[in-house]
Amino acid sequence: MDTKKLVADVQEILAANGDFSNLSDKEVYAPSIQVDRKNVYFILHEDGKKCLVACESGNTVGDFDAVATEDAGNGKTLVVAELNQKNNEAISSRFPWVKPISRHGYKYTFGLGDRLGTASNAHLRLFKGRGIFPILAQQSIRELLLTDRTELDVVQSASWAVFEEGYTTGWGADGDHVKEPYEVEYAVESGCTMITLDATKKIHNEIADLSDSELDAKFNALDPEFVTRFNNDYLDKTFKIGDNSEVHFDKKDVEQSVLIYFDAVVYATYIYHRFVVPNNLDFEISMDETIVPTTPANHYFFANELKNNNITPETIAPKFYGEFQKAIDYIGDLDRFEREYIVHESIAETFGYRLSIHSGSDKLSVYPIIGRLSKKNGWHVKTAGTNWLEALRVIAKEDPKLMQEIYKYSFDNLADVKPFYVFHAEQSNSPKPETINDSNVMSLLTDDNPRQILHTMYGNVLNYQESFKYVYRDRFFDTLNKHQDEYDDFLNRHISEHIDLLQGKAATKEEVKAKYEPKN
Ligand SMILES: O=C(O)[C@@H](O)[C@H](O)[C@H](O)C(=O)CO
Repeated sequence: MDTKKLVADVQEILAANGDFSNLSDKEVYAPSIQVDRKNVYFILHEDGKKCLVACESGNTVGDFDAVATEDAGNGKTLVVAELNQKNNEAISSRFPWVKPISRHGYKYTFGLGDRLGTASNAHLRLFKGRGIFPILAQQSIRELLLTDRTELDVVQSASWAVFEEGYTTGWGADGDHVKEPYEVEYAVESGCTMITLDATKKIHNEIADLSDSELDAKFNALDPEFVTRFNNDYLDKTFKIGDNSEVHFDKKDVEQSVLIYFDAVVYATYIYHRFVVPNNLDFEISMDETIVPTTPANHYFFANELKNNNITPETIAPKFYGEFQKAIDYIGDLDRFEREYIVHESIAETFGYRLSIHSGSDKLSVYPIIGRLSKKNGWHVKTAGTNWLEALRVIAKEDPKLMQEIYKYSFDNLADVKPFYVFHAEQSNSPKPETINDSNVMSLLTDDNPRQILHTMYGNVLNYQESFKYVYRDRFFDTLNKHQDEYDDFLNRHISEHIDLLQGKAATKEEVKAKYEPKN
């Protein structure tokens, strides 16, 4: 590391008066440059590695955990520092926008779960100026378990990308699909500003299978105060919501809503007072992974009971009609989806929050509908696995043999991931590995069933070892890192398909596919 050259870089930056377009040292990553009076900070790309360079007065530079230092004259010291947590604390104390913030007040927000920690730079370059607030750090506890990463890893890699790209307009960090208090606390302590409380364990789907008489008996076995209050508040009542929607509660609606969802209301209220308020968290409540769809009556009941407890979440993720399976487009009747979405959107607007769309990767058919119907109130869309699949697209293109090995392993061990995700792909309805070769390997990224297999087997692939050595991980990252620019391009193309439809810049899935699909 030539620290004297870096001192010269600093002098050139100070002399450039903000025009960093033609610096002599091309290893200085220009979008990262920050000049604060006579202090200079930037990310250096050297030999495939990144480090932070800071040059400021000697009596403050000690905040940084330096691997090299150099006297820069005039009482200033230059330090070279690793992109670690201590240096993230130091740089974010100088530039607060390096830390995540809440989505509150933002109309359009987008979750960009990055399972690898290498996608955020591309995401930020795409989102600059798009009017969409990026939730860069978004990993569920499930994803952390499967990728052997920590929540801090996720928040830190996103935060450093924010500094590196000079993204000063705000970003979020979502502790996604947290279920237990200890998971919420872990997310908060790792720096998350948002939590997605997964209420699945408190949503009693089995109630939906009860006969009318069993349902009635179970409901009337509740404390009389509850039976009276719920019947008085909801039974045979019709609630007008928005300009052209209404929700009616017949007896079954009341009894199912109470017995399926009220436990989740109580739990969400507990989490709200124990964690959300004290930490000023941005609060999402998800029910998208329950078995039964959230009817408009269920949704209205849930929102109204939260309101009775003076709780307004930032977003709620109902389980919509149809299927939002991993890695593939929406499955269901679009006309019915639209009819029900109108009511869900009216409920969200009435109670002051936005709808959140989980498993948002590749759901291109519903984005024109969501973009149009949620244009006034806004939306939150969550993607994650699609970023992993774009990484595999790089592998398929640059190392087809490795891609074929990864697919075979994923295909052969698919049963391992079935407990974690719901999806249609099976060995019986997917291409046999022996039919995949260099000439058709890209079809693994375009055909639905292999996409689902590859989308969900990410953790198993990344962590599979033989004789104490990773079988795929090192070759995977070596190839991906060598082709980061290609990965960035594939990511931007794919996420552009989503946001162009959501923002009404395109009308159909076919239009964006024709415009963006990578031309191999
Ligand atoms: O795979 C996961 O656990 C997450 O990506 C989770 O599904 C997330 O909430 C999501 O919906 C992103 O598409």
